[in-house]
Amino acid sequence: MRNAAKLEAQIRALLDSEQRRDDPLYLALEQLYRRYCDQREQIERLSWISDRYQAAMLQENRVLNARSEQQQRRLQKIARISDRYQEMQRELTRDLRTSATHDPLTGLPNRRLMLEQLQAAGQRRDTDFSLALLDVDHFKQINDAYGHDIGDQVLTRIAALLRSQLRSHDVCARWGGEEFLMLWPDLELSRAIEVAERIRLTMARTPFEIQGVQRTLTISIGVAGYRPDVDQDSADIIKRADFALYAAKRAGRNRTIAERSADDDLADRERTEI
Ligand SMILES: Nc1nc2c(ncn2[C@@H]2O[C@H](COP(=O)(O)OP(=O)(O)OP(=O)(O)O)[C@@H](O)[C@H]2O)c(=O)[nH]1
Repeated sequence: MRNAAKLEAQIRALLDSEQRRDDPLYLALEQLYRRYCDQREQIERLSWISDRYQAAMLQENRVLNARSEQQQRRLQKIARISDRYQEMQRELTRDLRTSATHDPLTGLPNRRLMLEQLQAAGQRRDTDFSLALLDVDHFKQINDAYGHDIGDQVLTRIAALLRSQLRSHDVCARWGGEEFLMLWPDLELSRAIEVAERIRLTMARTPFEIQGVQRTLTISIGVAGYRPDVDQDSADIIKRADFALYAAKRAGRNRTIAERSADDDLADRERTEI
């Protein structure tokens, strides 16, 4: 580059020199030099244009990259929002299902869920299962003595105690006011009576502190076992547990009474007929 500049300076000096004007090669050299200057100018212009073009391309690339990054950030944000939305939907569905199937006071399954479970148990006709209907004795006295709110708290504690007596696959539902229904899968009637008795005794021996006073409560229980031969639907076995509970109340409360079997009824009738 330095050589080219030196050569150019020499040529200019030659062309500027007055003595060389008459030289036969002067004109040719001058034309050659002018042509060289034009070409150099063209090359400079071309490289300027190329530089500008490259700079513009670079800038455009930067803008495109920035836009693409922004777009990616937006998409990630939308994906996060959509994930959160879906999670909320799932939670909402779970909450809706829970509130439709559980009792808000005690958190126990409600009547509807119990009926679903009973239907499922009935459909598996090969299994032995039993039911127990439990009713708190003289619960009205608690409400009358301490008010409805304390009554609610006592019901919640009773529910917790009942739940603590269950195996993981048993179900205890709040059946109505102070009435609970237990479903014991794979438990035939004789074993169910033993379990019901254990629960009844646990309740009778567990004091509840109500406004600083230790009080025990008792429950009456009616137990019934599934009879695949006669039970058309869940209403049949519930009805038998209900009759048994009624009998337990009539017999003085704080006791477990099992349903009467068809054989018992027959024996009774025969006794009456004699
Ligand atoms: N605090 C409260 N009380 C309730 C609830 N549901 C029902 N009860 C009360 O439970 C009581 C049931 O009274 P009764 O049907 O006369 O029966 P009981 O006093 O338990 O007597 P027996 O069942 O015959 O032993 C009533 O006072 C109802 O108000 C509830 O969700 N909260």
